[in-house]
Amino acid sequence: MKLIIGSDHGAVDLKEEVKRVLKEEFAEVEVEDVGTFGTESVDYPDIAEKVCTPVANGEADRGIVLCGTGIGISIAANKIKGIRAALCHETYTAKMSREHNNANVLAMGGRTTGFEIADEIVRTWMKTEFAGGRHERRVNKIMALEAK
Ligand SMILES: O=C(CO)[C@H](O)[C@H](O)COP(=O)(O)O
Repeated sequence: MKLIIGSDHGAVDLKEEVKRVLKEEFAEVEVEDVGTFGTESVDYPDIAEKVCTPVANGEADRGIVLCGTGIGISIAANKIKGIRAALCHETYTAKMSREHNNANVLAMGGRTTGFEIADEIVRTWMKTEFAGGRHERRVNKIMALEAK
């Protein structure tokens, strides 16, 4: 599996923490970090595009996007056709976003979510498979909306 991660300046520390968890616990996953790498202010839609375009076109399997709250970058991510980005603050929604929504992008906020909770969210989101069945019909309807 290939995963792309990116954050704006509001979540650089959280990005490093998420990368640590991925490296330690999901060593088989190839992780690409598209930045940002410092505290200089950047615009989160640009980061969303860098992470999500390769996911949408099949060059990567999943993405993780981070900004101060996770809101702006998840909104931007969901504008890209084929992206189902889920903004998660706890593990239940992380689990459901995979099981029911087949989310291919996880969003979190560096100014809203502490490292311990974020770590658990990442573990849960990485481990949970899409349940299919009735949920597949609904995800197909989401994708049909993109074509309208
Ligand atoms: O959370 C965010 C978007 O939803 C951004 O990280 C936040 O808006 C950046 O704010 P600032 O430029 O004041 O650091």
